[in-house]
Amino acid sequence: MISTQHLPLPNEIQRAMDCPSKEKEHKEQQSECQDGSNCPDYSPATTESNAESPRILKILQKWIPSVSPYFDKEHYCYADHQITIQESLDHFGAIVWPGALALSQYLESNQQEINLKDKEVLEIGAGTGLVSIVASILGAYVTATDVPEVLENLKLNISRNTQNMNIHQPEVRKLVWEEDLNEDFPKSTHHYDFILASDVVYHHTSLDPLLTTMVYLCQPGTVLLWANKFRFSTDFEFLEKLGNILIVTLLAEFPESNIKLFKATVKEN
Ligand SMILES: C[S@@+](CC[C@H](N)C(=O)[O-])C[C@H]1O[C@@H](n2cnc3c(N)ncnc32)[C@H](O)[C@@H]1O
Repeated sequence: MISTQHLPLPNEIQRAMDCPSKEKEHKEQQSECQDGSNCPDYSPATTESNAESPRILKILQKWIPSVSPYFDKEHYCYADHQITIQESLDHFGAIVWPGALALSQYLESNQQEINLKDKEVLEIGAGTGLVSIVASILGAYVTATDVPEVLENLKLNISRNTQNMNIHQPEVRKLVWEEDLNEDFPKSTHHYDFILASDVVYHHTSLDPLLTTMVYLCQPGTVLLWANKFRFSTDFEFLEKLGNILIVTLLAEFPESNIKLFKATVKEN
């Protein structure tokens, strides 16, 4: 059995600034983009509140704090790469959740135990794509999935952070839990080494479809890595149900943030 690790979550701002390969580039970008106007990558959030009026846009550009020219983007650093994530407040899946930080950190810090190099990896409920991007940088063949509403932002983040890199280019696909699994992800041709999931369990009505999906995707040899911030009694009920079907082991805990990371595999007959 793998021993449980107690890990602090990183200070993301410091991690982004410490990122060795990007520190210089980041500083150059900051001076170029100080007023938001010359920044090649500058694109304001497309929410109605600030997309509709050029005047409001102008005010927002002036208001942008000088430490970060991207008021709608977050910077992270994993596996020596700066990762820039575009967020939006209009969907749960367009924000980086704490489970994604925990899972990304775990994958980065435990590359020997969880070797993703050339492995087939599928992420469910990928959201902004941070975990999928980290898995790709660590060498995996990644398929990032989510509901249709989230796919555009997911694709944008994934392509911005992986294109022109010497890695397997990730794929983005629709996967609504429990829907069309046999048609879209037939077991005969879709065997994954790892299924990744972060903060997919919270107070929503699709917990049973999620459980069915996790169990469906876990074939012999598949490892499910699921990081979650535990908030509700239903989160623990979900864990219990999963443990009744798969072998579930606690891999790591992030006590300050109440996040637990589990590994699950199929039971042998
Ligand atoms: C709390 S967010 C977590 C996002 C990301 N994994 C993270 O940790 O930052 C939950 C994610 O699950 C996705 N989701 C919710 N219900 C879903 C469903 N029925 N089928 C597929 N994905 C779903 C949401 O679109 C969202 O991306």
